[in-house]
Amino acid sequence: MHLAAQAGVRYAMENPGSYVHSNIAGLVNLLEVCKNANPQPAIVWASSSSVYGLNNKVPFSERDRTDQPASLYAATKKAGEEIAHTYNHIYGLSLTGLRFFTVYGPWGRPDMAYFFFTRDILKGKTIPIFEGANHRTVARDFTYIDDIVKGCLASLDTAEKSTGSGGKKKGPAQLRVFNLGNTSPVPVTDLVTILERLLKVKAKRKITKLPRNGDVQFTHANISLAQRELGYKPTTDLQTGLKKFVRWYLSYYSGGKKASG
Ligand SMILES: O=C(O)[C@H]1O[C@H](OP(=O)(O)OP(=O)(O)OC[C@H]2O[C@@H](n3ccc(=O)[nH]c3=O)[C@H](O)[C@@H]2O)[C@H](O)[C@@H](O)[C@H]1O
Repeated sequence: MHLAAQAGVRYAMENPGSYVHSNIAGLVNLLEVCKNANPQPAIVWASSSSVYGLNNKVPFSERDRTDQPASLYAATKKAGEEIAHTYNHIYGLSLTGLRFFTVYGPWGRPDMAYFFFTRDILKGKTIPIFEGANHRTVARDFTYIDDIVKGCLASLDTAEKSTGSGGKKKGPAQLRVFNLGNTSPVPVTDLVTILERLLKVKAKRKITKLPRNGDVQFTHANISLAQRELGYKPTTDLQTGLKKFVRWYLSYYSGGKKASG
């Protein structure tokens, strides 16, 4: 399971090299080692919903176009999917890419909106909430970490063996891509309302135009393929997931850094 990456859509404009280094060079390094191994391992790795980019056909299906990335981050994840195709084709590596949709929860990433909104609401700091052109709502298919973990484990359980060894292909191998989302997009303004209720603090909201730095207006996963092939079935709505996150956050940052999970 390969989850190491430079993540985040907006940071790609500040440090583009780190995305090329981790998401492209890092992936190729890993695949080089795997292809030469004997036996070759099967690999499950993290792609991203951001590969759908400017695609506006919703919900996003694995068959939809992914050739219009809106950020360098998305472009490096898309490149990863093409690189996976190459290593599968030439060396018989079994590869599964998982397109994660805005994953959140305890022990999450502090650079993500739900996380720093929580921090800034508690500090009384103003939070910028993006809206699209003509005041259109920005929404995400926020997906809770425990549901994602189940999808990851099911991908590992159903991964077929690689067919090559020692750098030589011996037959066709499995090549898969799955959406792992929640299938229930929620406007970012609703996310903030839920946080306000859970934190019992009113947020200082500043509605701002969606910057042209890679953010897309809307994500929504079609998960029928993952449902069929992996038995993937997310069960956590945003309200329930954020409740668990806030409980963890308050416990983790209340001095002793002891998280109850
Ligand atoms: O699924 C993915 O493919 C990606 O998911 C995540 O990206 P995003 O969906 O963009 O999450 P995140 O930054 O938390 O912004 C959430 C929402 O808040 C809005 N947003 C954000 C910042 C802000 O200041 N204001 C705001 O309204 C913003 O417009 C957005 O609507 C991962 O970071 C990324 O690694 C990748 O895996």
